Amino acid sequence: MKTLQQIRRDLHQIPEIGFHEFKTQAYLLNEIYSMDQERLKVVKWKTGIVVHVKGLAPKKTIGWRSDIDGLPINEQTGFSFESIHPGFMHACGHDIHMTVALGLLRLVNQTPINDHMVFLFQPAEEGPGGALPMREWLKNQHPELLPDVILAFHIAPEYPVGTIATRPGLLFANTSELFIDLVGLEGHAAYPHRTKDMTIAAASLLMQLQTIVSRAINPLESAVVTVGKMTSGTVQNIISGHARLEGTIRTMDAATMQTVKKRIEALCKSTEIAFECQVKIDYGSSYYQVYNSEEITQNFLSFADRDETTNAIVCDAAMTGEDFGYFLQEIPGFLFWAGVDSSYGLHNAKLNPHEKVIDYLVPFVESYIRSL
Ligand SMILES: CC(=O)N[C@@H](CCC[C@H](N)C(=O)O)C(=O)O
Repeated sequence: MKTLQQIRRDLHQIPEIGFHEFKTQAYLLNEIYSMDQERLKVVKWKTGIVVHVKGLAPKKTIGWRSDIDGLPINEQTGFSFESIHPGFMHACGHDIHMTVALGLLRLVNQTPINDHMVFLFQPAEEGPGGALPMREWLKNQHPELLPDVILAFHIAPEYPVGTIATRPGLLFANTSELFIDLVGLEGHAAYPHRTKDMTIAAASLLMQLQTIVSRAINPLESAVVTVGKMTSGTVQNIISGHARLEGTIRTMDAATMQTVKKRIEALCKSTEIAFECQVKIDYGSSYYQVYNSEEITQNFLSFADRDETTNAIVCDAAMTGEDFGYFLQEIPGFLFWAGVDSSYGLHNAKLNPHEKVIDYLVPFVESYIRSL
C-alpha cells in the first residue's frame, strides 16, 4: 500500500486543468479500487468520482468533498517530484486535498463509522466550475448519494500545520470571471492614423477598471476587480487590432456584483466610442459565495478547540472563490482552512505546502466525523 506522502507526490506530478483530469481520475480510481470494496460504491461523473461508504447503523450521510484540478502555472519549486506536465502545477493545494480525502476514505473503510459517508472528488474548481453541475447530476441521477451534511477544507499557506481556521456564516466571496475582447484595426506601426490601436484601448480600459472599486462601491462594502492577464498584438512594428483582458470579480454580496458589472459595461461602451472599436464582455463562470452553516461550524470550532493537536482560529471572510459554495447553498456544512506553513501563497509557482499537514489532518478529521 502506498504511503499518503507518496500519493501526494504522485498526484503533484500530474496536474490537469478543469474537466481534463483524466490521469488524476485514473490514479484516484486505482487507489480506490485497491481498497476493500465490500462497503464501497464507486460512480464516475465526467472526470470526477463519487465514493459511497456504507455505514454500520446510518442515520445520515456525511459528505467530504475534494477538488482535483490543477492550474496553468509553470512550477518553480525545484521539488524532486515536480510537475511532469509543463505549464501546469498543483499551485492551489488540490494534491493535498485529494490525498487527505483518500486517507480519510481508507480509515472509514477499514473501521466503518455509523453513518454513511460520500466522498466527492470534484473536477474543475479553478474553472469553469464542477460543483454546480456535479450537484445537479447527483440530485437528478443519484439522489441516494446526496449527503445530508457536507464538509471540505482548503490549505492555508499563512498558518502553521495544526492550525485550522474558519467562521460561521460568510467565508468566501461571490465570484465572476471576466473576459473582455477589444477589436479595432491593425496596421503598420508607422501609420497609426490608419489603425485603431487596441493596445492603447485596452490599457486605457484597464486603468478605468481600477476606478470601479475606488469610486463606484460603497467603501463599507467590499469588491475586487483583478485583471490577471492582458494580451495584445503580435510583433513590435504592427499596431495591434485585437486585445484581450482576462480577470475576475469578487464581491461579498450579490447586489454589489451587479453594480460592478454595470460599471464594467458602461466603461466598455465608452471605450468603444473613444477608440472606435468593438468591445465584447464574457463573464465566464461565476461561483456562489461560501456560506458556512452557523451551528455546525460553531460545533466544529468547539471540537477543534478541545483537540490537543489543533489550534482553532475564527478567521475573517476572504475574497477567495470556491465553487464548494454551490454545495453549501443546498446542503448544510462548512469549509475550513488548514495551515500548511508555506513561504509562498496560493497560485504561486513556488507554493510549498508542508506535507505533515496530511498526517495531522486525516486523524483529526476522522475523529471529528466520528463525533457527529
Ligand atoms: C481557492 C481558490 O483559489 N479559488 C479560486 C477560484 C476561481 C474561480 C474563477 N475561476 C475565477 O477566477 O473567478 C480563486 O481564484 O479564488
